[in-house]
Amino acid sequence: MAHDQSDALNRRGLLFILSSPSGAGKTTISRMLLTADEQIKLSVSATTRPKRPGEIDGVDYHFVTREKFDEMIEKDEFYEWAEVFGHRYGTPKGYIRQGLKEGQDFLFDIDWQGTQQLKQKDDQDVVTVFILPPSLDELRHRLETRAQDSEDVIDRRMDRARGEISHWAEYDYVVVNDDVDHCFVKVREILHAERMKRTRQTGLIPFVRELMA
Ligand SMILES: Nc1ncnc2c1ncn2[C@@H]1O[C@H](COP(=O)(O)OP(=O)(O)OP(=O)(O)O)[C@@H](O)[C@H]1O
Ligand SMILES: Nc1nc2c(ncn2[C@@H]2O[C@H](COP(=O)(O)O)[C@@H](O)[C@H]2O)c(=O)[nH]1
Repeated sequence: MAHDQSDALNRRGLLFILSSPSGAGKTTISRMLLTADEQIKLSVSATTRPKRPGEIDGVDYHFVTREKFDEMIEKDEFYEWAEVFGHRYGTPKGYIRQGLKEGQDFLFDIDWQGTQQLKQKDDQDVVTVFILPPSLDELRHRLETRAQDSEDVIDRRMDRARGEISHWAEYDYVVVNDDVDHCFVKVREILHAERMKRTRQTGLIPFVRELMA
């Protein structure tokens, strides 16, 4: 079981989901959270999309062929999967399943389709956060300055952004990523507050148990 900072309470692991239109900053915020918070681990997705410069296989994604991905679908090895920008992305079960049993918190950088699937499977332990860019112009600017996609791919990401944003109301929390440090603090506060929710506690420390007896 996971413990809060004071080690006073026991609780189940959280599935903490960050979604946003491509380029709004969820990878940036995810990395900040993973660096700052030792209690949460990244759920590393499998994808058929090519590796970007600087990405590491097994750290950012498990980069697999389309054949391998389809084999994993057939073997029921995904919690969820979706097709995004012509490539397949999915959350492998193995690693997550064991961790959740042990009370480990997991961070998911997945789209609205994956979020809906995870919520259907485990609504109780899923916490969803939608990150919005301050404007569509700024979103395009970020995709351009990231300089990892062609103009054509950026156009497709911008087209898809409108559809992605239309799902914002399905999320528990919405945060605008204007200043990245402010956005990070807000997301971290959500995580901390969610960990302390009474409904997540599975055990009481001895003196409270005695008081209640
Ligand atoms: N608040 C911010 N202000 C300015 N630039 C930002 C901000 N947040 C992130 N960025 C930059 O915007 C670009 C896109 O960010 P990032 O890759 O984190 O987006 P993403 O939502 O994960 O995109 P994708 O879904 O395509 O992976 C990066 O170059 C990042 O450094
Ligand atoms: N449903 C899922 N969506 C995922 C998963 N991993 C990533 N994603 C989403 O795909 C897009 C594009 O990501 P990029 O890294 O190629 O820019 C983005 O919205 C991710 O959140 C997953 O396992 N399942």
